[in-house]
Amino acid sequence: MIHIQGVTKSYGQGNLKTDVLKDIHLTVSEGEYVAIMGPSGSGKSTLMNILGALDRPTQGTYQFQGRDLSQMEAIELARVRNQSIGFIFQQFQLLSRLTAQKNVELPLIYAGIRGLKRKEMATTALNRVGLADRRDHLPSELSGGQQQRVAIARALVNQPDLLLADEPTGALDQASGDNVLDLFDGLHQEGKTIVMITHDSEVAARANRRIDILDGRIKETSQAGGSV
Ligand SMILES: Nc1ncnc2c1ncn2[C@@H]1O[C@H](COP(=O)(O)OP(=O)(O)OP(=O)(O)O)[C@@H](O)[C@H]1O
Repeated sequence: MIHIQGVTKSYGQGNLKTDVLKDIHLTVSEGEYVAIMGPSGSGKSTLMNILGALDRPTQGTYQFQGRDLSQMEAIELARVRNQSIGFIFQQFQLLSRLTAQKNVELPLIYAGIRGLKRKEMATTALNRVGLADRRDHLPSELSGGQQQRVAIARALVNQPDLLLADEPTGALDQASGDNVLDLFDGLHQEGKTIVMITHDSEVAARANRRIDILDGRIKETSQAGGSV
């Protein structure tokens, strides 16, 4: 599904040029559950932005589902994101004035899905994360763990092929974090491809495969049940 070859990402020019990612090679197959670990500033978010079609590499190629995203125009990248990738963030990124239901419906509005169908799809996604009974609540009326589950429902509602999660448990207490990771386990068992950034090795251990990134370079660690 993901095939990254020789990817470098640089910022600045001339003397100020910094290579944040350095000659990255990475393949992720459909159905894998991968954790990307690394210290602050190592390049995790930069790699995530490229994986999520939010940014393009300076050099190298990124093939996603057989299509080369490294040369794609911004408008096409946006289409790939909308149709094929679900994003989950540390701080949930829900819109505070919209109910859980409306937050989950947002990606469907962008995708042009209307009326009853949109409502049904959002309800199914909220059911999947166990929050159908909270659909009319605002984010401020939900706990952090519940807000993250709404965000997961929003990420799932388009039935994306890839879920990208950036520190999904970073703002949660242990129990709510475990709950989110249990949800990921279930999604993985259903065949969803998941790539998760974390700096917590216990969280990373929940994935099947762990990739360490240090100073812009990848080092892969074998994990029980995982593939190298
Ligand atoms: N737009 C930018 N312009 C210049 N430098 C940048 C830019 N974005 C990121 N960087 C630099 O790239 C390096 C890697 O940043 P990145 O955010 O990918 O790290 P990270 O591993 O996600 O860190 P954290 O865990 O703290 O979020 C950092 O040194 C950062 O300062």
